[in-house]
Amino acid sequence: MIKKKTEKVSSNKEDSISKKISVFLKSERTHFVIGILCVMFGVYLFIAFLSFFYTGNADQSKLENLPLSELSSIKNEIRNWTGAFGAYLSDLLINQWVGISAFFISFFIAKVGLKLMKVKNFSITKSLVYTCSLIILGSLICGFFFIDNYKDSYLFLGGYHGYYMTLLLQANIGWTGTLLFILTGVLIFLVAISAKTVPFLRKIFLLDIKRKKDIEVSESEDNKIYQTSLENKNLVNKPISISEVLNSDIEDEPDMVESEGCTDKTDHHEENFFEIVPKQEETLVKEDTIQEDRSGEPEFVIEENVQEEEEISNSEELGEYDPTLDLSRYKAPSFDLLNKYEGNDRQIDMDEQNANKNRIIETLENYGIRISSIKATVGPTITLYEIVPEPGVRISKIRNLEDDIALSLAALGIRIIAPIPGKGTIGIEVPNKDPQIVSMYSVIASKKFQECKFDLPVALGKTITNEIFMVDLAKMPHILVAGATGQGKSVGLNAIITSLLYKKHPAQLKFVLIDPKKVEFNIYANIERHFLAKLPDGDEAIITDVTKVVQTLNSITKEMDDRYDLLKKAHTRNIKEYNSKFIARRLNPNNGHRYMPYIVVIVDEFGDLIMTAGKEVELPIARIAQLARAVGIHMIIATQRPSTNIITGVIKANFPARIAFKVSSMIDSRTILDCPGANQLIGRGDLLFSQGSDLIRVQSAFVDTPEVEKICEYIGDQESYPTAYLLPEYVGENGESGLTDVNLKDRDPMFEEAARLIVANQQGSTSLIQRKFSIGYNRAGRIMDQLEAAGIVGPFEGSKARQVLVIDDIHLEQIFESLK
Ligand SMILES: Nc1ncnc2c1ncn2[C@@H]1O[C@H](COP(=O)(O)OP(=O)(O)OP(=O)(O)O)[C@@H](O)[C@H]1O
Repeated sequence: MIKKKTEKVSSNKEDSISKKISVFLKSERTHFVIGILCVMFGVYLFIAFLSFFYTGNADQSKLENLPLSELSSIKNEIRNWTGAFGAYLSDLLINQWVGISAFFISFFIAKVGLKLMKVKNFSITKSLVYTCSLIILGSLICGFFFIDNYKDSYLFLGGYHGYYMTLLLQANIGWTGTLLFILTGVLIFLVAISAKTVPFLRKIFLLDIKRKKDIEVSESEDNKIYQTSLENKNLVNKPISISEVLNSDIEDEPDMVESEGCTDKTDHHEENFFEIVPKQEETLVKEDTIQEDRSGEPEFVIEENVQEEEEISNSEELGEYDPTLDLSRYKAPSFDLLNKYEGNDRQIDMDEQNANKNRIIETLENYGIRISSIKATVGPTITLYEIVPEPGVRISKIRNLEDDIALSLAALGIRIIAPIPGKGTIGIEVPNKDPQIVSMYSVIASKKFQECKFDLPVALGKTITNEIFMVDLAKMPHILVAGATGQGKSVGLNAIITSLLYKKHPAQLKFVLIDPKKVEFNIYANIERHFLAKLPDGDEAIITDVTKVVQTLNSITKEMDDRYDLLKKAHTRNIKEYNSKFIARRLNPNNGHRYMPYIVVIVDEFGDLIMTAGKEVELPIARIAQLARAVGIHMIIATQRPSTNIITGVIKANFPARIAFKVSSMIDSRTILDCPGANQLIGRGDLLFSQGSDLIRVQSAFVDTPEVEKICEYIGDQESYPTAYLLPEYVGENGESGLTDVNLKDRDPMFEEAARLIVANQQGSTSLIQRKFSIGYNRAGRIMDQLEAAGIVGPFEGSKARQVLVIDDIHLEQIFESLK
């Protein structure tokens, strides 16, 4: 017994030690320190190699045949600037191994260091492959061209590797063969590292003289060939297909439930017809059969403008502009980064279904309601019982029995839909005893998601009938998310972001992540240079500071205005038309035109923002929500407090699509959905989606933080843009205060009283005005803006109270006089 205990204690200890070690190894500071070590070692190697050119001759005889362990014995005789160890490494790597290509080793080590320090972002594997290729090729080239120097020089430029490779090749394919071999190697290497090599080589090989001449002539005659970036100048002759068609070779998974024979049409009740509709498993797509669809791009648009037609003919020569070209090797995350979650193929519990059915029928009968049929549709967490009452039964009677049915089934979260829109039945939703997790994997890998052609596909989860539920954010155009704490909001937001990350290329989509809680969106820091947008002077792309939020939102409104100007110049109505014209090279980048990625703004705790910044965030959010749809800017705002002072009329009017997780009261449900229902949900990702009058119950897909981390790491490790997408700088006419539209002639009737209160308390707080005068936050915020415009209080300072600029009543009265 004691032995067992000791074993347990020691295994616990080991566990905690290994956990500590893994935490230590994963810590950012550890990475940074290792990064510094790598950079320093790279620099050390570089200096050692450099010194080898001057001191190698003198040091060589001392190092000859000397084992590493005896290095210290000759330390005083060594002349290399980096001591005996540096001399030893230089001799080993340069002379005995790969010659002067060894310099690439020092560069690579330093580069890895910079990556660990998060100063430089690149893919280590790719860089390793390129470095190795460069070393091998470099050593071979030096060995080949300087083979004669090996006899009388202490420095072997190609190292032994270059020397012996040259001898081997020359013995087999001769001098000319070796030269051609090297040339081939160099060309293959150049093709591999840059997409520009192919057109460049084509030009050199003179395969396309005529076309080149034509282009030069047309360039000089009429400077109308629009090239989208300097880099793309070499893209002549390279029409780029921007859409990859999904492979039709998709395997359907067998319908699990049907094969298990779970359909039960037996009727245990004399008169009622009971049918169970089995869950329909979504077809999953095998990953290797899919090529990601990066297109989302619209087709060719015909314009009447004559000049434009002329431009099209030029564009044909240049090929279409490919926005993804800068990161042409970007690969969307693979499915295996997502967890599959066991137990999702469980069979339907027939006992539970029959028991529920009988209890529903009994309860209804107790109240004198007879039904003619009952059908059950089993979903992942909820079963929908659809009943058809006998003629003459009033629907309102059934509706009022919600609590009684809940009592008889001893279940929470019963919801009655009477009648189900579009069907002549009444629905009773009953939570399953054993709810299943809808894994993000099952949603992302589904055929429906993979084949979907939405511009901004958002997979929310599965409906009650087990169908994948997807929406196009581009059509929504903005979503309001609410739910009490711990009911699945954050997971839901992660599912939305994840589905977009799986479908879009970094060139096509940028996120603005606003996270006043400071903890939710940290996991996305890794993808800053791929998918995030930020202010030009913003240190962090994930915005947590309220002042920065106001600036960012204003900056987005500026981006929106800029985009509208571009749309107008291009005679287009929306981002799709604009981008398609740009891709067809019918818009000149020299006139300011650019490819526009979609921007999705996600605010995690909108309630916090409204409470601290009030109108300053509400106004730009409302403006963006009203106008930004056409220019591809979409918003998702989430809150745990769906009260009317947070979800104001303005916000509600502009966010037609709503997602409600479980909320604590019917009032909250009405605030978010305009009807009850969200208060009856069962939590853990159970949600109601509403757009217009439709209300759909969905089990949100579950994606855990480690899964999101893996996805972000996968994306973050790939080649990236140099910075995050930079939003335009916003400077309000009154500095950052954004008070341009405050009209002091039209002051609030409480203006003077509020000013006196603020000066007496020497505290510029909106909530003080709110409390003392029992007015709403919006009005108090408006008064505060007027006080600022009158010079009574200072500008907004985030969560701190504003500074009061007037010290006494005399000064205050003077201000009132001047305003009259
Ligand atoms: N779709 C889901 N499927 C299964 N479980 C879920 C799902 N969504 C959430 N959960 C469970 O509920 C817990 C809380 O979810 P989440 O963190 O998203 O809540 P929240 O509403 O964001 O809370 P808060 O507002 O406090 O951040 C999760 O840790 C998870 O265990």
